[in-house]
Amino acid sequence: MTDPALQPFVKGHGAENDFVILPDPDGHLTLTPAEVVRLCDRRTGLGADGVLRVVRCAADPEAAAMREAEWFMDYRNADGSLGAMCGNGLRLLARYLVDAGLHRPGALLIATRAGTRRVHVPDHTGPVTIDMGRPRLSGAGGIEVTAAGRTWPAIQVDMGNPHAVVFLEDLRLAGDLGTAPTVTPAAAYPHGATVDFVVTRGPHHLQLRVHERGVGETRACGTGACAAVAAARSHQPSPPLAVDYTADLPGGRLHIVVRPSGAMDLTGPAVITAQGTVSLALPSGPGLPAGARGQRRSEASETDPLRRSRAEHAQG
Ligand SMILES: N[C@H](CCC[C@H](N)C(=O)O)C(=O)O
Repeated sequence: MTDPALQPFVKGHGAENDFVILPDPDGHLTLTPAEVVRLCDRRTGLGADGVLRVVRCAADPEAAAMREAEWFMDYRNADGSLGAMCGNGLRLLARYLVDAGLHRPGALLIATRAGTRRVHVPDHTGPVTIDMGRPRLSGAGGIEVTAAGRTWPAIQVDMGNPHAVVFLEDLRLAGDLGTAPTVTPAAAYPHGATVDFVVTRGPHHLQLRVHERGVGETRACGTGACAAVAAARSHQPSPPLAVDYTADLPGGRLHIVVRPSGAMDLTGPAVITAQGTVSLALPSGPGLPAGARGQRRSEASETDPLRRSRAEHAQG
């Protein structure tokens, strides 16, 4: 008897920030936090930094109002929490839509919890570009990040998801990032933060390590690279426009162009590595801690703090 929980999947990465894509065009899949945690587990699941459920906007209550796009990226972090926006993941999702014949190469509009993003997929192998929109800097002072027993001032940047950007002399000073850095005041990030540790290698060349909210240290972070460029430019009285920044991360190189409007174009790899079917059934019994089955998506969406911040986002 075939497993009724068998679900087609596609696996891939953007600069080694890896994701499981779950095609769900008609919105039949109810994905619980526990199922996401299991899928992302690098021993008992497929292993990934996150899950991207891809569904037609018209078939998902969260995206039904985003009529300008056909597809919605329902992004989940490895800890099962909802994610608003993911630069590396969105490039990979666009690559999947083109490769699967669900969209022709060229420009695509894809809906996310942080709004609709325009993605350009030139072909089936080359780099993919996303219009990431404009970074929002809070200008609030007094933000600090503590890691490996050291504390640094940080710059608060919103790329549709929250970032705290720290500039330091040597990326090794951040320690092993096995535990999440502490960001203070906590009130500045009511739903948590991704922390970007940055070293300047040249006027338009940054090197980063990133500890992601809901994941841990990842090999790359697209929104993090953009946040780092925005923070670096905030140090300059009149930063140049239409200039190409290079961001080097452990998993690869990303390019960011700041357009005259201040919006950023993020370009980088999007590589599909596998496809198949995966069982979403969770094992019962002693191996699973009590209550770990998580909430149904509808419950999780009501209680997940990101949903509230998404509503705040929607208000601009
Ligand atoms: N890897 C993503 C960022 C994920 C941030 C996410 N973990 C959050 O909760 O905001 C990227 O490439 O932009």
